[in-house]
Amino acid sequence: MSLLEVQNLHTRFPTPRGTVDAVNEVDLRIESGEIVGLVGESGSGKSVLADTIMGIVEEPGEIAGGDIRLHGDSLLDLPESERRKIRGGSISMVFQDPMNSLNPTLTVGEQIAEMVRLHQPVGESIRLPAELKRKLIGSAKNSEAWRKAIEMLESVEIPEPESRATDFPHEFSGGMRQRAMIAMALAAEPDLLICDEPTTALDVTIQAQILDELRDLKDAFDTAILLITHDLAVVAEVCDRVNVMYAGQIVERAETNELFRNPQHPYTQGLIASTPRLDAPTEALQPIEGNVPDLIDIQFACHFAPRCPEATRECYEIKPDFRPVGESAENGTQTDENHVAACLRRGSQEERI
Ligand SMILES: Nc1ncnc2c1ncn2[C@@H]1O[C@H](COP(=O)(O)OP(=O)(O)OP(=O)(O)O)[C@@H](O)[C@H]1O
Ligand code: NI
Repeated sequence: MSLLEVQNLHTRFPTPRGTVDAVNEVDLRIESGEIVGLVGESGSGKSVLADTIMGIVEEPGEIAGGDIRLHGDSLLDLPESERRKIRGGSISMVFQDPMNSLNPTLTVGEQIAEMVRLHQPVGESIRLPAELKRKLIGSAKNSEAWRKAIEMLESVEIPEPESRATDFPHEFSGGMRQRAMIAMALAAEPDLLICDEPTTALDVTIQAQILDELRDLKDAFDTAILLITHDLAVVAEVCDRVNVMYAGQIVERAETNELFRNPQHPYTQGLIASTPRLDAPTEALQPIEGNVPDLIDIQFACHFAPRCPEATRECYEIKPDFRPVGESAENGTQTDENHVAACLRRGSQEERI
C-alpha cells in the first residue's frame, strides 16, 4: 500500500467567467520515504493539487471528484475535525513565503515547541491566544518540547540554536526562516511533507543548502516529500521520481534520471529544452511558445495540443491515456510502468497516431 494515493482528482473554482478546472483527472502516488517532484509552468495547478491534498482549498473552491488516500484510508470521507488532526500531523506543508506561516508574535523556539507539544499523543490540539501560549510554553523552557525544538533547529543547521530559538521570526534571514519552517513542519513527525516552492524566494546558494538539507532530513526522519517547483534543476538535484504537470493534468511521470535522459511527452521535452543546463550553460535555450491555457472550459482533448510542435488533428479530439514509454517499452520487451506519458504520439507502434 502506498503512503499517499491520489486518484482521478478534480478540484475546481467557480468564477464569474466560468469554472476553473485547476486540477483535473490527476493521479499521484507517493511511497514512504521518497522525494517526489511535481514540476510544471506557472498556472499548471501544482499549488492547487498540494492544497487539495493538504485539505486547505478555500471556498468556493471544491473537490468535485476523485479520492485521496493516506495509508489506504480516504481523507475525503473524514469530518473536518479529523482532517485537521492529519493536517500538521501526518501531512505537513512548507510554503514559499514562511513569513505568512510563522506567527510574528511568538519566538521561533516557542512555535516549534508548540508544534512538538501539540503532536505529543497526550497534548490536545487546542487553539490558544498567543499570550497564553507564550506563558504555557515559556514557563516550560526546560521542557521536553523546548529541548526538542532546539534539536529540530539544530537538525536544519541553524547556528547556535539555543540562542536563536529565542529570536522572533523577523530577526531571522529569509533562508533561516525557511529552515525554521521546515523544522516546524518536521516537529510534527509527518509521514509526508509537502514543500510548495520552498526555495524559490531565496538566493541560489541558500537554495542549494536547503535542498541538500531536505535530502538529509528525509533520510534522518524517513519522511516522504512532495516537492513542488517550476525549476527542473531543483528536481534533478533532489527528487527520486518526477511528475510533470500541465494545465491541470499530469502528462508524464518517471524516475528522475530516466526523465532527464529520455523525456517523452512533448511538453516535458519543451520544458527541458527551455531550462539552462549546468553542464552546457551556453547552449541556446528554446522556450516553449505560447502560454498555459486558461483553465476555464478547455475544449481540446490534449491540453498541450495548441502549443505542441507534433500535434495532429486527433490530438485535439482524442483524449490521451497514459502509456508506457521509455526504452523498455520501446523495445517491446516489457511494459515500463515506471515511465508513462499521456501523448497519442508516444508509446508502442500500435498505439501511436
Ligand atoms: N481561488 C481561486 N479561484 C480561482 N482560480 C484559482 C484559484 N486558485 C487557483 N486558481 C487557478 O488555478 C490555476 C492553477 O493555479 P496554481 O496556483 O495551482 O498554479 P501553480 O502551478 O502552482 O503555479 P505557480 O508555479 O505560479 O505557483 C490557475 O489558473 C489559477 O488562476
Ligand atoms: Ni504554485
